[in-house]
Amino acid sequence: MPTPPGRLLTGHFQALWNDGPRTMLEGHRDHGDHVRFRFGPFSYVSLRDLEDVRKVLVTDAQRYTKSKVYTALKLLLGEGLVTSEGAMWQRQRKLSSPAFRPRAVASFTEAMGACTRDLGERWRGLGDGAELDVHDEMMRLTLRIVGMTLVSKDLEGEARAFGEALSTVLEYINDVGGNPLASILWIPTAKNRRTLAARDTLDAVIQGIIDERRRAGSGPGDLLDMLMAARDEDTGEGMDARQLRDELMTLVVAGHETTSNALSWTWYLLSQHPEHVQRLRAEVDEVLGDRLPTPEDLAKLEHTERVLKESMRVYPPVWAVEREPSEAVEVGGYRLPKGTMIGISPYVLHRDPQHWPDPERFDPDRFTPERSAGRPRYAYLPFGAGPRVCIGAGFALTEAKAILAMLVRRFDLERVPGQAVHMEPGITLRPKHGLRMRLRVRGAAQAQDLSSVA
Ligand code: HEM
Repeated sequence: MPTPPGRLLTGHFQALWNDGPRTMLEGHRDHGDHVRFRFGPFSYVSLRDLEDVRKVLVTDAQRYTKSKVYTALKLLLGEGLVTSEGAMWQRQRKLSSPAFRPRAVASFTEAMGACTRDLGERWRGLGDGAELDVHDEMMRLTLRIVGMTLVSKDLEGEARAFGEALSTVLEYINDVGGNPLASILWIPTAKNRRTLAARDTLDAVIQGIIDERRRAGSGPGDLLDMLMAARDEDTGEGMDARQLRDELMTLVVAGHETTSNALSWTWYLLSQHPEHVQRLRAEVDEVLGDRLPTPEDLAKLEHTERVLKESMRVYPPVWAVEREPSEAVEVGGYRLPKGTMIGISPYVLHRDPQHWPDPERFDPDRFTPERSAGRPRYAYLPFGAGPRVCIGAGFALTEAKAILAMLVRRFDLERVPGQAVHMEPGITLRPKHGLRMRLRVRGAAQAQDLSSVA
């Protein structure tokens, strides 16, 4: 398989470490649809051919497991839906699915709108010209929404501590990546101690939610109730404490980190494309005005949806998914031994000029029905595909639309001059060092003019 030139011993380790998305993109640009990278003695095979993508993720999915890269994630998520395999995964997926069906997601719209309205009030209180870390703001908002919708708990108080602890643990996970030697947490280095303390903070929040519900006896029929009531069909046993913790941690983490990245990149892109801000506002004014959105409103916000889709094309929050075959397989005419790491990168697929002309250009109209017609199914993959496709895709789109629509109407977010924004690709694709922006409260300037006249 074509292999770009790399270092003699470490191969492409450094290049992938420093900038994985770019390294993979350039590898495919120069070598075609199948590219082999090397980490020392290991191979990492990146696929861009859409037939191969379909085979690995969808039609032959049972021949693959998630790869070693997910091992580090288990430090935080244990054996939850994202990281588990086989019968356990199947059972948990079946059990969690009802909470993500379209009707359930529609019932969350009000809470999503209410949390966004609260954030808007807080922003207004900060005043015109205030400087914000928009990424931090989006993380806190999406965490609060996950809390309110999936476990009926307002995590507002915990949000900052939880967010900080989560950043510490994710930073660690991103650092160790797929390197099993690096994940030796018991060595008492300062970084390891900090990571373990942060994990304890996260555990305490999750355990607190579970204990509170146990004491209450029953809840409002939310996801947590479903998980607690679930019984194994054969043994009649419920989930033990550890399993419940892993599942809840998974949904809380997977359910807000990704969506907040999608929103942060959207604000960043919009700050460079005022014409789309105008179009968004025109649509929101017409459909929504000042009301909290209903599911019917959200269905009408077509340009808003296109902006979000295009933002996830340019900056896919999960920029690569990985698998490894549990037996030798043949892909694209190449034989891959059992255990080969296989990468499928939405970042790469979304920049394939064959399906996305002028791929670096932000152009939400790519997603109009006319221009989408004929585009192959797997050319766009922000939520993955096949049996392990994101369970929360509908939830995420509903939420992101509600948030974007409500905030864009009331605020402008301007880039702070001189701030360079870079990608930080780990398990997710985040803006490195956050995203500092200046808040402009719409109508504030006019209001000030009027008061000076008065
Ligand atoms: C813009 C937001 C989101 C993006 C881009 C995203 C992306 C993804 C992707 C690409 C996968 C597949 C990973 C793989 O195949 O290896 C995935 C899986 C998953 N996502 Fe999301 N996700 C988002 C939001 C959410 C939300 C809101 C939730 C829950 C509330 C969620 C929960 C999960 C879970 C539990 C899985 C594992 C599913 C399984 O393996 O059965 N995600 N997500």
